[in-house]
Amino acid sequence: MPAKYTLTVLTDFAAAHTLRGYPGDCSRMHGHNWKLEAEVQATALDDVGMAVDFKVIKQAAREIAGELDHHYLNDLPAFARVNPTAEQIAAYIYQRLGERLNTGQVRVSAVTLWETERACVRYSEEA
Ligand SMILES: Nc1nc2c(c(=O)[nH]1)N=C([C@H](O)[C@H](O)COP(=O)(O)OP(=O)(O)OP(=O)(O)O)CN2
Ligand SMILES: [Zn+2]
Repeated sequence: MPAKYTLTVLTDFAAAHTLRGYPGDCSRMHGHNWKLEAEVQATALDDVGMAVDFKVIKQAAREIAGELDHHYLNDLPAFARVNPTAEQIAAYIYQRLGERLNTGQVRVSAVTLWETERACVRYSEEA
């Protein structure tokens, strides 16, 4: 079996959202301190012995999180028609991170988004 390295970087952002159509309190505007885990996989190491520099993953994750930070997510184009649930925010971040980080040997493999200290969603497109 080929070697596989899985790297995870953590970042966070604070944002507000409203869940349209939700049968409960979350249909009113409220906020969360979201915790984002960006997971990247690689099958080879570079000459320095790194799959990919953590700094590179951190920079991409922080930039994407920064675009959400201190925003009302429903106002952003990505969530104008799509409810900003944890699932759909995680999928959005996964796509954006992939655009930034995916190369021949490096792939974004999952995004885990913690909405509260007790609840998270892990989004992946792997079988
Ligand atoms: N599958 C999902 N379920 C829920 C989502 C979601 O994005 N995906 N979102 C919410 C709301 O955003 C809500 O703010 C979360 O609140 P809740 O789970 O009630 O968390 P609390 O910690 O405030 O509540 P406790 O009941 O005290 O744990 C809801 N569900
Ligand atoms: Zn919420």
